[in-house]
Amino acid sequence: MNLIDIKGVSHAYRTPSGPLPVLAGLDLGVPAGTFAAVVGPSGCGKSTLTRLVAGLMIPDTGEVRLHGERVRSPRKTVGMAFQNPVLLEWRTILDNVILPLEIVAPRTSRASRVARAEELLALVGLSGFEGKKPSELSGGMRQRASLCRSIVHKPEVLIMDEPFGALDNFTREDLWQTMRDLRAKEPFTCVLITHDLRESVFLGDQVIVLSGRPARTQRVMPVDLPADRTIDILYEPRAVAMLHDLRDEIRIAQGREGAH
Ligand SMILES: Nc1ncnc2c1ncn2[C@@H]1O[C@H](COP(=O)(O)OP(=O)(O)OP(=O)(O)O)[C@@H](O)[C@H]1O
Repeated sequence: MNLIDIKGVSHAYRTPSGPLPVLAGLDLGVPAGTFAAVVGPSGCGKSTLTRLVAGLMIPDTGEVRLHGERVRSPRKTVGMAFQNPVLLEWRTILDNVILPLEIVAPRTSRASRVARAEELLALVGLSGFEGKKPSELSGGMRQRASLCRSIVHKPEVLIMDEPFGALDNFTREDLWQTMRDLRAKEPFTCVLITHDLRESVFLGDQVIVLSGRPARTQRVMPVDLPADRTIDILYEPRAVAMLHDLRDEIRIAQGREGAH
């Protein structure tokens, strides 16, 4: 069974100038422990999709299910990661990572929270930086710390909305490999919203292409590459073919079929 199941979801925002349809027939199935990368034209409704999965809004029609259970209210068991990691400057990196545990598991001991945070920080290469303040770290390091914070409480689902969008190319590729290593050590289920097709192929087990607004599921592309993939795989013919295919899908989604 899929951990996340979205079927026939349609939604329109009420605006002063009338309803704005954003989703029209969205389907998405994400098996437990896998990554779904969602791509689509700007403004097509990708962030709206994340709000639906997190239970922050209920669609006009269609169903959103987690573990087969209808999502009707905000879920504590969904972790979120965004483009600009909002780390609290008055807390150390360690205490920033611990924060979700203080909220969802207030009865656990400080020692066990520290151990959990230290374990994750070591996995992403931040051992030795636990006592630093966020401003003492580079953008890439802050994003690593923010990743740790988003999974420290072992959420059922991690939603990432353009998490690496603000980073330079090399740092971004480093972070992709960090994600791959994190997944190998502690599997989690993830919906990743991205504008970067290479990122979608590198991190996704499937890539879902949304059509232009109002968005429907235009294409589901399984990514059949080994789990221990390295960046080099993106230059291999099978990955290049997928990237071309996705590029074409995005052109269709933008209504520019045949354009180059
Ligand atoms: N609360 C809201 N009320 C009214 N309109 C909204 C609301 N939230 C989003 N919209 C509109 O709905 C459309 C889809 O927004 P959404 O943020 O989901 O798109 P997106 O695909 O994430 O965009 P981008 O790719 O630019 O990040 C946009 O036109 C946006 O202006």
